[in-house]
Amino acid sequence: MSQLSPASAQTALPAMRDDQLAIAEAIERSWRRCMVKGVDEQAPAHDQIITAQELSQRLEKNRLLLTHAEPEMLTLSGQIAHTRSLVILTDSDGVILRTMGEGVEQGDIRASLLPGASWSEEHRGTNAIGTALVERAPISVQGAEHFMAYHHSLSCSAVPIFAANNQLVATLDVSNDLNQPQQHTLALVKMAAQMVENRLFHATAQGEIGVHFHARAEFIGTLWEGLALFDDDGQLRAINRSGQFQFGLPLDEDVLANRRVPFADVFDESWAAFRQRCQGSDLLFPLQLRNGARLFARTSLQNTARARPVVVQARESAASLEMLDTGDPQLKLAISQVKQVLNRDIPLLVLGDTGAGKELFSRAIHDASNRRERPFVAVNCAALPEGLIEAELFGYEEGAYTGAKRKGNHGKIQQADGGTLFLDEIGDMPLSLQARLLRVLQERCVTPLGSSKSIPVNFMLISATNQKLKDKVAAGEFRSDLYYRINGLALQLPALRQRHDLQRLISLILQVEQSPHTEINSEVMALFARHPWPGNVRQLHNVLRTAIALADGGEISLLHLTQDFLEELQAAGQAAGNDQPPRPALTLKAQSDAAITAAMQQHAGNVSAVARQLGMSRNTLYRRLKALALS
Ligand SMILES: Nc1ncnc2c1ncn2[C@@H]1O[C@H](COP(=O)(O)OP(=O)(O)OP(=O)(O)O)[C@@H](O)[C@H]1O
Repeated sequence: MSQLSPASAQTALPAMRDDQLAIAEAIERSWRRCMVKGVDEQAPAHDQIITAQELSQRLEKNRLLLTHAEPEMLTLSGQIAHTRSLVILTDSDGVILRTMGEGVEQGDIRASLLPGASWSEEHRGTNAIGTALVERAPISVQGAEHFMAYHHSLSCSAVPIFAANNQLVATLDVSNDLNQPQQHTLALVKMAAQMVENRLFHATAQGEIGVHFHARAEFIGTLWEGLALFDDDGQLRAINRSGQFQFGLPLDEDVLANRRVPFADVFDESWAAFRQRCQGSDLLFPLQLRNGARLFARTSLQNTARARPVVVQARESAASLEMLDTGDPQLKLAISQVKQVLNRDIPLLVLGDTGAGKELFSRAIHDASNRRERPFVAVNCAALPEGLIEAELFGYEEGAYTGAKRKGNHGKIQQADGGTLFLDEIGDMPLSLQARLLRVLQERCVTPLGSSKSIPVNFMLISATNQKLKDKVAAGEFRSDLYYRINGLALQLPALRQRHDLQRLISLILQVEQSPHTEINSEVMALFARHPWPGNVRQLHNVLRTAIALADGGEISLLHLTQDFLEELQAAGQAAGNDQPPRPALTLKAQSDAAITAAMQQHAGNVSAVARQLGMSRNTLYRRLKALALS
């Protein structure tokens, strides 16, 4: 076990060194590397794209990563929807695996931001993805900081993602045109990358007893807690990166490879005494490292990865039908209708605006059904590339199509056998596929591409859409026979602005975010109550998640809302005109700027004191001060 450093054990917050300075130095190092290697500054933007076959091999190799990254990419893409950005996931070589969002406008660069394009530093010079991979650190590269002239119109922020053994497995990046708003982008990418890393850790790490720890009690249960998993005998089996940082372990090697690390090598206590002390309790207790540093800790019982059933799920179910029933009458009606028809083989059609919670609701239905032990397989009919959707749904036989896995593949329909098939955005399914889907639903059999054998399947069908399917039927864009086949019972979810349970919904979200005690001040609550929420519950969830992080465990106030959301609130207030209560004399952004300026004066420019008073992190404060030109 390497020497534990008391300094790093005191905190898991980023080192005190200024982020901006570290980034500038990293960019300089990268430029030197590019010059030494003779990277061509004028190379065209799209000359490093791998073949479709190589891409499908890489997608296959990174299946676990994709499963855990996609939900977080979706959330991130929602958080920054106003910036016309592209959210990008690459593998460890910098090859793009998946993108989400609108993306940049320039044609040439667009082509180089498609799956299969390489953004390694060797191929594309200094850029956020390639440089984050070499530096093994988050980085934001703006405009002319890019080595190649072609990329000077881009703004990119990338964060490396590590597997449990400290192996660098991916980067998560957000790229957009330089003229789009960039505030908070790197911070949001960091949060999303951390979520992916945590998901990967939980999916792969083994160990029976989890010790969650941090030098600051309020960080336990958050994204940044240290987590060490021990087996029954007190041997360390896995530790996340925050934990390694706190222990002072190296972050660039597999710290547990060929090494036994007993509990007492790390903590100043025997395993037996520790077990005795924390038995049966999930309360926080003090714990001391061997080097004397004091921590807070909590224990949990883990399911080992081996014991977990392999279930094809894009993300874990977050709520039961009972939890979702937060008091809104229309939602209550939908829930009681579901309960009446549950387990009767009636296809359900869930209707509602985007972000209203259709998928969450559908997962809760699956969990309430007698199919809950079987897979819930979600297919987003709008997100699948047209050429792949057939293979994804119906599967394919060995060698059936170029780039296919040699052994063939079960389609989603077959994977859902015994469980639930969730067809999201069904209104976007191409007409040609609608006919094949109808046949599967009628015959309850699926025939993989390139096969003549049909395979019986049995699943509960839940479809969802935010479109007016009846209008699509009338316009000839959706088959009427399929419409009636999927619509055994239609369940309408209310838009957030129509709901009467905002307060309880917020409490539920705070609970989901493991921050049940976070307070929201009355000014913010009043603004929330009259906002029309175009992005529905997804938007509310994103706003709260970001605010919880920015508030650092304190009360959420205007200061913890992002600038773009403040602008959206302001614009919605203005659009609502006279029916709205009088608007504040200052804009919301101006109010929060004024609070920062006043606090800076009060504390004579002491940034730490101001950050403490306003309940925001120093990094956020630095960014805001920079925008205000006060630093
Ligand atoms: N009742 C709820 N409680 C907590 N969070 C919720 C709730 N409903 C929705 N959400 C949040 O909103 C997000 C979006 O929900 P979901 O994916 O179910 O919406 P959707 O209607 O299927 O959206 P889309 O039409 O865009 O596919 C969820 O990931 C979750 O963050």
